[in-house]
Amino acid sequence: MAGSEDQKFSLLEVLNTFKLCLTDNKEVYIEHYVAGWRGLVKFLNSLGSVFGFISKDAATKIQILINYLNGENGSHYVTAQSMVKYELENELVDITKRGSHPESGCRTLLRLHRALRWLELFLERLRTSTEDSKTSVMCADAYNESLAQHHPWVVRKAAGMAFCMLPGRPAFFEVMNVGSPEQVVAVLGEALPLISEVYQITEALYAQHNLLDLP
Ligand SMILES: CCCCCCCC/C=C\CCCCCCCC(=O)N[C@@H](COP(=O)(O)O)[C@H](O)/C=C/CCCCCCCCCCCCC
Repeated sequence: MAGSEDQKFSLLEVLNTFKLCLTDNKEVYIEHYVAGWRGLVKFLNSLGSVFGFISKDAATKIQILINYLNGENGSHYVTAQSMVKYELENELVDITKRGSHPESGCRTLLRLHRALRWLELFLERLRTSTEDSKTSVMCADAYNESLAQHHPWVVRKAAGMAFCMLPGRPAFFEVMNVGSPEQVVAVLGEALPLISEVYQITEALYAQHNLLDLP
């Protein structure tokens, strides 16, 4: 299960990262957004290799954004808002079908953004769950309500099989490294509004520019 010490997941750490995500004027910092996802991928890795195909896809997308951020045009990738403006103004986004910009920042962030909705729904289910609730069912329900509609059959099938391998609620809470189940619930209650706000702001940005269906 758990990897080396520096790979240990801390829900509080991830929460703090999402706290840093918004600028004073409510733009989304890409640096902190991807750092939040990095923390979550760490958690996913600690659950075992059956989730490898999911964490690999997330890690690839995180790395694409980090490369933009650290690249020569990095100043345009500080926030999601500046990235959208820059990529659209410079025609760096494939809008209707995949073409010469298959890994634009906009489409890459959109994939993680959709996954953030899954996360929000899953965490809300976890927060309100009871001791005998099944993590696999909560995860699948959250997935079917969000990400699944963007995935082909084969991905949905593989994801569904992976969900069945999730540990039960007590073990799941343990890996979160927060403390008692009551403490986990409290931390989730604190984290959810932050995650939700970041999601809503990004959703509004993409909707405003008609980017919600990028190929
Ligand atoms: C607070 C702790 C509790 C929650 C911890 C959650 C940890 C989750 C960590 C990472 C989640 C992975 C995010 C996956 C991003 C998927 C992006 C995506 O949709 N990619 C697909 C489309 O990409 P393109 O082909 O267009 O480039 C791609 O096809 C996906 C492939 C992999 C399958 C993705 C299945 C996603 C299931 C999400 C649930 C993860 C289950 C985690 C269980 C705790």
